[in-house]
Amino acid sequence: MIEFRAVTKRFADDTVAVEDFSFVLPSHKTTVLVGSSGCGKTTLLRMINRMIEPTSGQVLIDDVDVATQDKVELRRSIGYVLQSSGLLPHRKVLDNVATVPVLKGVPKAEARERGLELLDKVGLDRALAGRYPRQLSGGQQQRVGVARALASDPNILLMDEPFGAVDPIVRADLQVELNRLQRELGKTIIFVTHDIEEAFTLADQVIIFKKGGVIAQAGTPAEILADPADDFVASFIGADKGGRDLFLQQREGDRGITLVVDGGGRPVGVLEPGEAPHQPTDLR
Ligand SMILES: Nc1ncnc2c1ncn2[C@@H]1O[C@H](COP(=O)(O)OP(=O)(O)OP(=O)(O)O)[C@@H](O)[C@H]1O
Repeated sequence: MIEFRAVTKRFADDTVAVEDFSFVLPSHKTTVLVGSSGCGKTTLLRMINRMIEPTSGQVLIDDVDVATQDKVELRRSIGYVLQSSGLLPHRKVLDNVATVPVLKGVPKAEARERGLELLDKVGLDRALAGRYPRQLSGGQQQRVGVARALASDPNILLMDEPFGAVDPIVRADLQVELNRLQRELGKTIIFVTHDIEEAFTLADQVIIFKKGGVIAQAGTPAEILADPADDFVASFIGADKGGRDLFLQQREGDRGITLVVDGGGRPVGVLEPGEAPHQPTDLR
């Protein structure tokens, strides 16, 4: 569990990126932070692994304040995936994946063997292990980035717009793959994106931000889709443009469970008992 306690970040030029932010991010779930540019998502993410220090407040991982932990150890214990993949250009794919375990003292042969297994896990052919990053496509580079972040078997994975620079088809593939991996691994994933569709595809929990790290709404995709908190959220998720045609459907034989379905009848989520909003059917 990651807890932000009254966290504020004011940069040297007096920009307040995050103000008095408190929230708990559950373990073994994917929480997606979404919002327009400059609302403080990256700042929040980087305060978890101390790449940015809060001006005031605390960030706790399993009740331990990260400020009390050794920075280097903390960073090596948390996976981090960036939009630019962040791979070392002069190192081959397998060496990139094995870097952190080797730094942590794992024998090289063992780290490389585990690296090959990780390539399998993220859907990359082992034949690519000996290539340099520039010899891979953008989507393949991002897969290597994910493999590298998983190499030290971290409990927490921070992902900052990891699929932002690849084309929509590859992006959709990577999203499917990440969901599959997460079902298998159950990491605590914090994922930053501008893209609300991506957020709904990946998240157990979505936090939609306004500027200054202010939460516009937090909830499961189904809760947000079914009951946008205000006009800002409705506009952000496209509900105001009639872009989303969502309906509630009572599931037979399952008293209290309500499905949220789109205009084509495809389920997009489930509302737990007691969560159903007041509007009975048309949720536009
Ligand atoms: N080092 C810095 N010095 C001054 N201001 C900064 C610094 N880093 C970020 N900011 C400002 O803090 C605010 C939040 O930035 P942040 O990068 O967290 O937003 P974001 O939501 O991740 O944006 P984006 O989606 O564009 O990456 C912005 O106004 C940004 O300009």
